[in-house]
Amino acid sequence: MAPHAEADAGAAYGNGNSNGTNNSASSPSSELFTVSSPNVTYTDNEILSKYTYRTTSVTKDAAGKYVATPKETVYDFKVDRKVPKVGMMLVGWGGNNGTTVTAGIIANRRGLVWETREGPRAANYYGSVIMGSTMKLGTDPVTKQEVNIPFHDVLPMVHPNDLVIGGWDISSMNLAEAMDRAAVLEPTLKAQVKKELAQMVPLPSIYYPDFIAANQEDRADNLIPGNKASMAHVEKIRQDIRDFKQQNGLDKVIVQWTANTERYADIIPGVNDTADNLLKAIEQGHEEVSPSTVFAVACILENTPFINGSPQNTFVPGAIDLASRHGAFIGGDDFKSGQTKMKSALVDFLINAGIKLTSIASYNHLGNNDGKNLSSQRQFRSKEISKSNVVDDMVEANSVLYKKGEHPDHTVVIKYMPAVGDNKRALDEYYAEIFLGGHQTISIFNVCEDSLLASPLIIDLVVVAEMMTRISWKLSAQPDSEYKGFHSVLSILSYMLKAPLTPPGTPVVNALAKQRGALTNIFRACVGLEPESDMTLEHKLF
Ligand SMILES: NC(=O)c1ccc[n+]([C@@H]2O[C@H](COP(=O)([O-])OP(=O)(O)OC[C@H]3O[C@@H](n4cnc5c(N)ncnc54)[C@H](O)[C@@H]3O)[C@@H](O)[C@H]2O)c1
Ligand SMILES: O=P([O-])([O-])O[C@@H]1[C@@H](O)[C@H](O)[C@@H](O)[C@H](O)[C@@H]1O
Repeated sequence: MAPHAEADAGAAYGNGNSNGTNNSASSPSSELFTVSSPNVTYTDNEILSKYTYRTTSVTKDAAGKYVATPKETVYDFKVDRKVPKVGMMLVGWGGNNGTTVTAGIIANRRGLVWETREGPRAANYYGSVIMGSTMKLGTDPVTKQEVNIPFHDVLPMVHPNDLVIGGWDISSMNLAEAMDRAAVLEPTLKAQVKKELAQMVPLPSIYYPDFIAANQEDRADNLIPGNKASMAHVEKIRQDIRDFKQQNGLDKVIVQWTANTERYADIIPGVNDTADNLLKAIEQGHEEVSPSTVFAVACILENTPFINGSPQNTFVPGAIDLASRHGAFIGGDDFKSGQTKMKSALVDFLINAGIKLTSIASYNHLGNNDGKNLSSQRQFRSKEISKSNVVDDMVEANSVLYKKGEHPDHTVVIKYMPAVGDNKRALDEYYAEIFLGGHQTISIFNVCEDSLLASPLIIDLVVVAEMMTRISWKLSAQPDSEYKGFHSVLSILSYMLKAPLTPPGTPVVNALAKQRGALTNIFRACVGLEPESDMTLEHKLF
């Protein structure tokens, strides 16, 4: 079949039905709980809540002493309860992550079971914080026990089984052949999804050779003509999104970049520093505009959320400016799947335990195509940056251990070793000073099956980003004002990302527990619930 047969180009999957065996139905009527409060109102289509946000403002008095002043801001939140029909379009759909997440959603929707050497395995969403974890709803007043609910049930979120999937790739391989090329999944599982995946053919994509490793060229046989940015490329991608939406009867689409890591783009005044300059640079075919930035611009102009799962600086200042101008959602960067996820939890624990981390050595080798692309220095540099900055906030927050500007030694090494395929080996050493001149040395050997760790994050990013399109807010003190969306830069996604993109001028939080807390408590606030507190005073004051 012609690789781009119209009927198959970006062929979709999914029939809007979440009757998978391992997951709850997604219709609003299946909502697990209601909040009984004068501050929360349910209508057929909306959840309306009045939420008091309590913070502490810290200033310094004339003597240089801190003054902490409790503050309260009351917000009105509105949640659209209608779960829409959602499409997920992946850039790099034919890659290890793209094929794995597609096969995984099919397996879950059909409730597949397959034989392995360790016996039968059933489809699941392990590794997804939304589908695989819970949150504390509250406490049973009689039994005094915590009541925990599936994270997915705190708000009416889309169910991943219902996602309609499509996307682009510079490789023309259909998803079944690409799944074989990826060598991630068990043959007994592949055999059960092969037929569907064979019908899925990535749409042609844009390819500007200078942005990814030269060793990727042999894959590039599925191209939109033109090897540098143009408005024609922007418009073609926008049309692809509109066509996908129309062909599949979708209410909305979320686009994610899970294509190769690009080199960083130089930030050039007059080229990509403002929205207008970036649009002009694209019109003029400026060499410094990357494929990922072209996709971001196309999605922003199409008001389609765009998430960057790779470490390059897709969101040049002009792209952020454009997103803000259009009120379009963007998020990134770089899925946080294994070695760095562990680091962002372990460093948080050590430093908050008062242990002075003095060096972190992070080495890994892997043998997949991502590793092959990263074997090129300029692409590795993008990854080195995202993997290195993840401890900055935790170090800067502890002035007891670290003087201003002081930080642990930190090195990141990535080597390409084809033999291990997608099963990355991460070796880390954490070296710390402890009491009275002692040392603690923590050595970790962590085999990360990279695509099986990243695929659930792709799902979480889509589900959360889509949920954010159905949440709006206004200040209670301005009852006549219009509800509006969160800031265009979705920093709420940071738990899934190594180098969280935040609204300009706002701090970056990398500590994993804080990131999860932000996601949990913002969603709780949208149904009028207080932040999760571990104070449990009810168990201490009686
Ligand atoms: N654990 C993980 O797998 C993990 C974690 C963090 C980040 N990432 C990032 O996710 C990305 C994908 O990882 P992967 O293992 O799936 O890599 P992969 O190389 O298997 O897949 C990338 C795909 O993108 C395609 N591609 C390249 N340029 C393209 C373009 N301009 N348009 C469309 N398609 C294009 C390639 O043909 C390939 O099929 C990489 O950037 C990687 O660094 C992966
Ligand atoms: O998320 P994480 O395991 O820290 O980082 C991973 C790196 O260790 C790996 O080398 C790279 O190929 C993956 O894309 C991913 O970025």
